[in-house]
Amino acid sequence: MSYEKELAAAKKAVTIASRFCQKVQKVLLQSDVQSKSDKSPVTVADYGSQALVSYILEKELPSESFSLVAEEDSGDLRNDGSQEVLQRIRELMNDTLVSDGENKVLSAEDVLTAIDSGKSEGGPLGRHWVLDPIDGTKGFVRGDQYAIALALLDEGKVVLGVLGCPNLPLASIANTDQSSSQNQVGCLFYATIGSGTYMQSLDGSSHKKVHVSAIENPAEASFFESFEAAHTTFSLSGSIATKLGVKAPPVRIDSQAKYGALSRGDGAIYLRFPHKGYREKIWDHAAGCIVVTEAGAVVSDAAGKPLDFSKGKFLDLDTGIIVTNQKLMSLLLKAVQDSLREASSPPTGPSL
Ligand SMILES: Nc1ncnc2c1ncn2[C@@H]1O[C@H](COP(=O)(O)OS(=O)(=O)O)[C@@H](OP(=O)(O)O)[C@H]1O
Ligand SMILES: [Mg+2]
Ligand SMILES: [Mg+2]
Ligand SMILES: [Mg+2]
Repeated sequence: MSYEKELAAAKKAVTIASRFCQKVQKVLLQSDVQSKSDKSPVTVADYGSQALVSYILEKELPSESFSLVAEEDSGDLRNDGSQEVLQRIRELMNDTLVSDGENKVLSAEDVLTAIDSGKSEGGPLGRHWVLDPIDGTKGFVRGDQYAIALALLDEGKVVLGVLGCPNLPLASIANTDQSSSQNQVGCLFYATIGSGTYMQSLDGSSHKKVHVSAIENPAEASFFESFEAAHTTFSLSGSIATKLGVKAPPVRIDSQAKYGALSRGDGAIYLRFPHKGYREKIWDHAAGCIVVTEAGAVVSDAAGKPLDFSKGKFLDLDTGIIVTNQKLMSLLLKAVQDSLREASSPPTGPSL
């Protein structure tokens, strides 16, 4: 199965949503940012991006029964107090659709319906699209990195992923040379199962196959982790890096842009250890996982098991997520397990 028409539809949807998010990030107002019931931020761009991707996928793939598992829902937007926010999303979306040559003007109800197409639960049977309309909303609000992450599950396996990273430079972020040709930002990573990973500029002007770093000596590796201390345990990744002899300081960036950057070798390792009690969602990893795996990486939990996307909205995993190339994985896994053991039973001092 080549998933050719699904890939074309997914690239179109993510490209349009990425341009939309770029536009909104430039003019983001305080009133565009709300708080969800779990206190995490959501913006007009999260809702608009989800509605755009869902609208475009359904339009481009009309014959398929459509199932979408996505992060946002329209609950809060249906409150009386949210009418202004809803109108703003509608206007911003219609501006984007017009500039992309679409002639349909969406009503407020069309916007809510498109957002609510994302209510599927996923699972092991059939096909499900998986969407994070803005991954790294905190980064988006700060003006930093974020990603539009879209994947396709087929019988519980990720078979396609597209990752729009509107703020990621086209040149390696490991490269400190800031000459003007390297300042262009906006990347689209995409992969289908068995076919490798490609990166193109968001405007489509350049295109290439990408591969993860081939580094074998961990002392030469650099590692990525979350920007937000609330999303991962810096002390644990620090201890793992020390055991591996990693010399470079951690590279902290928001969102699945980390998977994209890793897929083209900007760094060699990604470490993610959420604090106790947090459950990872499939939309935070599905697209990134296939993008980096098809570029040659291994993605696993702290027990060395691959991620299982067939269990519904949540990933059922042991402690954290680690990613590196095939040569470094066994060393990394050992360092992770040693560090976890030490963290759970810290060495006792000398007895008096
Ligand atoms: N407590 C906690 N622990 C771990 N992860 C959490 C937590 N809270 C939220 N999230 C999810 O993290 C998503 C963003 O992850 P990042 O790796 O981008 O984090 S960071 O922004 O770099 O800090 C973020 O994605 P978005 O909500 O799409 O922005 C969340 O799904
Ligand atoms: Mg969120
Ligand atoms: Mg996310
Ligand atoms: Mg999100």
